[in-house]
Amino acid sequence: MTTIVSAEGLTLRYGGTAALDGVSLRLSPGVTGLLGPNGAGKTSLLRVLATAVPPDRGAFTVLGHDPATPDGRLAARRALGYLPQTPGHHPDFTAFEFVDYVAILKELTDRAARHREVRRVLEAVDLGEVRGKRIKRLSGGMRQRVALAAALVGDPGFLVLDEPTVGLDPEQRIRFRELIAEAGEDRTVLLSTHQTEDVAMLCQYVVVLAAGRVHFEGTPAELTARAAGRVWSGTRRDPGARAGWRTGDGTFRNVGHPPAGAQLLEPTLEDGYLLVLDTRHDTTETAA
Ligand SMILES: Nc1ncnc2c1ncn2[C@@H]1O[C@H](COP(=O)(O)OP(=O)(O)OP(=O)(O)O)[C@@H](O)[C@H]1O
Repeated sequence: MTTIVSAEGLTLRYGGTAALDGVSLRLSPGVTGLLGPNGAGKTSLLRVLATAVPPDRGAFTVLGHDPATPDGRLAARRALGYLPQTPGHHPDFTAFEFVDYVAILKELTDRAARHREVRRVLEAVDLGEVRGKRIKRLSGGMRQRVALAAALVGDPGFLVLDEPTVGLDPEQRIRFRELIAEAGEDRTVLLSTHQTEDVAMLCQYVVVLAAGRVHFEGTPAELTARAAGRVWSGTRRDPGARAGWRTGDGTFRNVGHPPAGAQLLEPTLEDGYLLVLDTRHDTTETAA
């Protein structure tokens, strides 16, 4: 499989906190979901891979370019698009002006070609019609699509998306899911999210990060399989459950260590994620 991004031993410290503690991974074309609890280091990893901050230790390449060198950094930046957690829109800019501004920062110097590219990416995210509207007048979902359009400028081979569906209503989230899937058809996309459902629906690969370390790397099916035989139905929250709750039909769904003879249920990716996090203090898990 083609490796588009390759990282070895990435470490990033903020004072006494290791936001990243020796992260190694390979990313291939398609959509990779990055899951992890709050403070796991997801944003830190995305910032490093998007070349917004250099790692303290470790190395990585984006489409063969090494951002540790000035020429490599420029080439890597041209090869990637980044949608940060807080996109930093200027509310008084129109959608067109904002994306054009990002295109200027990406050094698209020919004005006519740049404007064509800005129109192309705005149309790709269904915002062609509202490109003249000020960003402050757009809905949250539209603003996120403006940010996605900005990340798509120059048709980058590697797309870094930091929680792009936060705060969107279900319809907008599904629309965004379609756009991410489309982008991942011919690109490598790294999608940080808290939505296990988005990962199950959208991603070909998944990485689970906790306390700055990779705890799982594999396919969504492999992550789901971690919970095989570990989810059961009962009439109460079982003492052996890592989590358990009363469901809509009045029975309890328990995840953890089932008692003998328990009535097992089909696991979900969320169950697998929960159990991978549960073991994070004693082992580092990687799907073979
Ligand atoms: N600028 C900073 N200064 C100091 N500490 C920071 C800074 N940015 C992140 N950290 C710390 O680094 C660790 C990882 O943070 P990071 O934002 O990368 O996690 P995350 O997985 O993206 O979290 P969330 O899901 O809440 O967005 C946390 O302990 C956080 O407090």
